[in-house]
Amino acid sequence: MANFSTTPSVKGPITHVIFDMDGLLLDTEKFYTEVQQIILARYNKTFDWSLKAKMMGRKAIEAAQVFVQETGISDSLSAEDFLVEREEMLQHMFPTSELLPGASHLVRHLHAKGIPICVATGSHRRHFELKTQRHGELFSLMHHVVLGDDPEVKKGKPSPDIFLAAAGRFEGSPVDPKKILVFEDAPSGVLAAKNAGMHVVMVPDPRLDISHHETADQILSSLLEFDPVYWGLPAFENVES
Ligand SMILES: O=P(O)(O)OC[C@H](O)CO
Ligand SMILES: [Mg+2]
Repeated sequence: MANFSTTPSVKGPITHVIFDMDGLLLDTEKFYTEVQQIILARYNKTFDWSLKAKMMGRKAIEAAQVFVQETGISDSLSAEDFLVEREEMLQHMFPTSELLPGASHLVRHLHAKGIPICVATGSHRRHFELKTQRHGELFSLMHHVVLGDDPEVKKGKPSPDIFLAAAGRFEGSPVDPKKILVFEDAPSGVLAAKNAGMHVVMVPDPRLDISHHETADQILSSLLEFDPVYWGLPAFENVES
């Protein structure tokens, strides 16, 4: 990871941007954490951030398999049954999803400057629609959205599938992956972006172990800290978020 404590040099130039959704644009990771804590408590186990790190960003069934196997409850609860139980609680939480700080400002800025932007999320369509119910106008600024249940996404993050599919749906000739900047919060997502040959800015939850920061090109504590100029993107015209 680069050191950003000194005067930054310009990287890029970046021409296209891909946003992760859960935990990056939307404050939805807390819902998964809460529900998984409730389910594990029934087995007298606690949910911690090392397990969270292994699950976040992945497709639902892939995360579910990690959950039941890593916690040793797979004989009592299958991955499929875990998803059914989790769903009952999540579907009431998702419509309350809120944007994370700086998300709206950054998306609107890049769109206004004509930078092609899109979303690549492990969420499947039904969850995407519940989570974005109150944010339709902002998500309409995206050129496209690639979801975890898209036929082109054979494997979830950390496989590069979703980012390669997202890159391939921009207009014009194929985009050089080195000119694409991905924003991610999850270790699996950062790896997926690097596996796709792209640059990645990580905005990790502070409870995530810092060993997960190593792979990213830049670490920010919030999207509010992002400086587009560093990546050769158009500068903000004001400092409001
Ligand atoms: O972080 P995302 O947007 O890829 O979503 C992945 C899961 O739905 C939640 O971890
Ligand atoms: Mg995420």
